[in-house]
Amino acid sequence: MMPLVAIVGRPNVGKSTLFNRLVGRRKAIVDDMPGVTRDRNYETVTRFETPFILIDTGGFEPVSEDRLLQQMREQSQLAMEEADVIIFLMDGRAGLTPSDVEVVEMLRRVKKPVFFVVNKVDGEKLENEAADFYTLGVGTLHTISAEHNRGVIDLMEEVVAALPKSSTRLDDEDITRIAVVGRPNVGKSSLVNRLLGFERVVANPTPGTTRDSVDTLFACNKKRYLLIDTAGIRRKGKTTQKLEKYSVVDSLRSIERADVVLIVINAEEGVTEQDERIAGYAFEAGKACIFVVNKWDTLAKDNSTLGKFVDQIKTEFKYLSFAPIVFVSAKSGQRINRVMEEVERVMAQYSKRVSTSDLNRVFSEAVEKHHAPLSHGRRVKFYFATQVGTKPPTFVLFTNQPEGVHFSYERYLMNKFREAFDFTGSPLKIIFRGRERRE
Ligand SMILES: Nc1nc2c(ncn2[C@@H]2O[C@H](COP(=O)(O)OP(=O)(O)OP(=O)(O)O)[C@@H](O)[C@H]2O)c(=O)[nH]1
Ligand SMILES: Nc1nc2c(ncn2[C@@H]2O[C@H](COP(=O)(O)OP(=O)(O)OP(=O)(O)O)[C@@H](O)[C@H]2O)c(=O)[nH]1
Repeated sequence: MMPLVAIVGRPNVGKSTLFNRLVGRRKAIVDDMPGVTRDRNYETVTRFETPFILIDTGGFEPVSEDRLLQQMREQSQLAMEEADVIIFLMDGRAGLTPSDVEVVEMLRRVKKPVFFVVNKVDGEKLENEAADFYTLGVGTLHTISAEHNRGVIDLMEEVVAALPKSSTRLDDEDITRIAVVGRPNVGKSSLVNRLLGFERVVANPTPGTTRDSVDTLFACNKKRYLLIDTAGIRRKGKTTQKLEKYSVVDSLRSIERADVVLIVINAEEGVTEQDERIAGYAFEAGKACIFVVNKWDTLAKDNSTLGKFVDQIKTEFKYLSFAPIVFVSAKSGQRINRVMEEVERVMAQYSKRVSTSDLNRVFSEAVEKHHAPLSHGRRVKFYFATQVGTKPPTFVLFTNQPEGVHFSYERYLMNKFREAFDFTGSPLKIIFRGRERRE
């Protein structure tokens, strides 16, 4: 996998500007307003000798100086764990700030290459103004202007030289990839904003802007998550037929890359045909699914409202009967934290391994209790079970008649595994395989 470079720094120091310069695109969300880049964006940079993945860790609201510091600590922590090389960006115009000093202290202890960079040094005569920053005592200090492309290439040559030859970071088993899918207007972008923990001023992309697929990395409860194609979700003004059509294709693409799929349903509309198609696809692809019924605030509720909804979902999506259902309001924030709780729970199951001995104990008990129906007049015998994979947990069951196991029996075994090993919210996969008879 490609190595990872993270840009860290206070709001408004120019992280997005540098990010965009390196990625080679223009983005609407660079703004003078601090905190305006609220994404941690991932993008691949291929124009230097070694390709790498760049993360813009920007994006928090500086509520207060204390809160800012805390957020910067978290952001830097994430970058330190995640990245192979860190670019710590400071603002040459604003001068050295206390939070810079504190973060530098943190970064000093990191056993990874860290580049300390003063941005907004737009010309020679400003070099002197960066003098303050030398008091940090960090050794080499780079001065650049991201906006005017000054010193950026020199910096990047050193950054690229510091990259490890190969890295496995993004393969990390412990990043959970989440796709948020659903019909237009169900509240996907509102939900995404809630999950990321803030309201967002959505920039209107200028007409003709190419669509960027941007994933957003975030941390929740000490775990790391990647929200897939957040730019696509948040893209606004896609009201024309053509673009709506895109959104289904976009959803399918996001599902391909996901571990967990949040299927967002509008409480006002109930389940629609498009929801069924998308859910069917996610199920076929073996993804973990969670139903998120949004706009729960709009319903006049009585005792049976929730039950009816659950029934409808269970009926329409029989094959996904194990998938959790969460009722939320992205608008008010009601029960939004339940979404991430379910993601965490389901993901633990989705990536779980059970021991071969436990598996075989449960397997033989299940077979004892209910024998498999005859196939072509012959008994179906089972020998042995083994888990061959995760995401989804996949089991190979050895039998004398791999083609002869009835669908209902497969479901029976699956339910036994579900109960015994707490796979209550995860899809499972069973493969029947013939075994050479040893005589
Ligand atoms: N003069 C000057 N201005 C710059 C330079 N780089 C960025 N800026 C300006 O600084 C402001 C903030 O830039 P951003 O790239 O949005 O900053 P950021 O660090 O991503 O900010 P957050 O989104 O708040 O985290 C914008 O108005 C940029 O135009 C530079 O090299 N020189
Ligand atoms: N009452 C209520 N309105 C909501 C809720 N969530 C979203 N909305 C509103 O529903 C509309 C659509 O929300 P978006 O988040 O833009 O929906 P989306 O699924 O991203 O829409 P597309 O971009 O068209 O795919 C907006 O007017 C939101 O304010 C909710 O929980 N309750």
